[in-house]
Amino acid sequence: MKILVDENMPYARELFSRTGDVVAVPGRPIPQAELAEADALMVRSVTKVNEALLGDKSVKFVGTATAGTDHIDEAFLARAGIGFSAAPGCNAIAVVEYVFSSLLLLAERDGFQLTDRVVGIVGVGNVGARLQKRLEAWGVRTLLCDPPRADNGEDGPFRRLEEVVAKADVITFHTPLFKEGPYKTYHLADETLLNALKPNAILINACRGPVVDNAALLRVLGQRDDLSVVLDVWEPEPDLSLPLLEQVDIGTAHIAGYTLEGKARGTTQVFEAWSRFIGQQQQVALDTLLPPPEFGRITLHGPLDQATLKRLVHLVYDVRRDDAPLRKVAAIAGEFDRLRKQYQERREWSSLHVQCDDAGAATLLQKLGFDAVYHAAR
Ligand SMILES: NC(=O)C1=CN([C@@H]2O[C@H](COP(=O)(O)OP(=O)(O)OC[C@H]3O[C@@H](n4cnc5c(N)ncnc54)[C@H](O)[C@@H]3O)[C@@H](O)[C@H]2O)C=CC1
Ligand SMILES: O=C(O)C(=O)[C@H](O)COP(=O)(O)O
Repeated sequence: MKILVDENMPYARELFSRTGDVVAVPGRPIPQAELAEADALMVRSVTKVNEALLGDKSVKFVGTATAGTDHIDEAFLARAGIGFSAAPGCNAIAVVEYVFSSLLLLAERDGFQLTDRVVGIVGVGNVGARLQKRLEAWGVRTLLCDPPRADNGEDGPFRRLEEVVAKADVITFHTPLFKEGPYKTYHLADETLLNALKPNAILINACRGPVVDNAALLRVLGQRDDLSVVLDVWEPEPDLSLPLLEQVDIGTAHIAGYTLEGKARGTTQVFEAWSRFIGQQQQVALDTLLPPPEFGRITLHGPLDQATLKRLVHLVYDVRRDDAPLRKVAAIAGEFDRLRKQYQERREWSSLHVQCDDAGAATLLQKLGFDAVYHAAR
């Protein structure tokens, strides 16, 4: 069995070679010659999987080690009888931690407490729901917008987008990219929405570039210097708008989901789906793959305030480490993808063991996702 895997998929060779011969290939573009005899194809978001790619090929299964699936023509795969699996939720924690790092940075720069701000979350799925939970644990009020879940009768409470825009100090997008249909998200943040943002609002897009109309955003930023903007995703990628990058407060190369844990979960989820597909079901425990984290443990004295939380968060991941390199190389062809391919290891907050002598701090840090314990001071 020949299994093609994207070269940017940690642990893929190790896992998939249990079931066949593995060939690692670049994802943008996939070398046509390698596809010829392939039985399975494991991709990331940069590979468009459709009839043009696979129509005349022998591939019987496609896996994408990603949460988003807008790069996959699922209708074609179903028509062609090709098995398919994505990796829902694999990197949701990473995106939440990216958003927190960005908010803590802006809060320090502009001198505000997150607890004095209302955060609107648009798209309350794997990312949005985890973000809500952690923000509320920290005492931040959230407003939720998720029309598909609202129409399904699920508990929110869910609000209309217009209400969220009118009331939220921060609006953060975590929807799939739907180009059409009843829940279309293409240019959900259009010029009208952007102009309606509250004074001094913060806009965050860490889902898909075209959910925010980037040309409109650039125009609006030309007229509104009160807004702060965090963009991890761009319209288009990899050839993002350089003038827009100059205007945004934080700009990164579509890496919000790039913790080692998030990527490894993506690989294990599609591997498990593939193993089921071929009738050789296998399960993989993540901790058998991951190396020990860079920072083992730390002691925290006293209660937890925002400045201390920021220091802890940024011990594990500080979004500035991804903003600066993008600004340096964005104008050079190929560098957006190179930054992503040669991504420096990043871990989740759970990799940091925090020993607290304040019980409240320990409980709060646990709720926020750190590996925290309480030990009374002697
Ligand atoms: N920047 C990055 O590295 C990453 C980006 N993503 C992107 O973020 C998206 C969200 O990720 P997850 O939360 O894991 O996906 P998910 O599928 O678990 O959640 C998406 C939520 O959006 C809601 N939704 C759909 N249409 C909507 C609309 N018109 N308005 C408001 N809400 C709507 C859905 O009902 C669902 O609850 C993914 O589809 C992917 O495109 C995901 C992971 C990493
Ligand atoms: O999971 C998703 O959806 C994402 O956006 C991924 O984090 C993007 O990473 P690549 O698949 O482009 O490496």
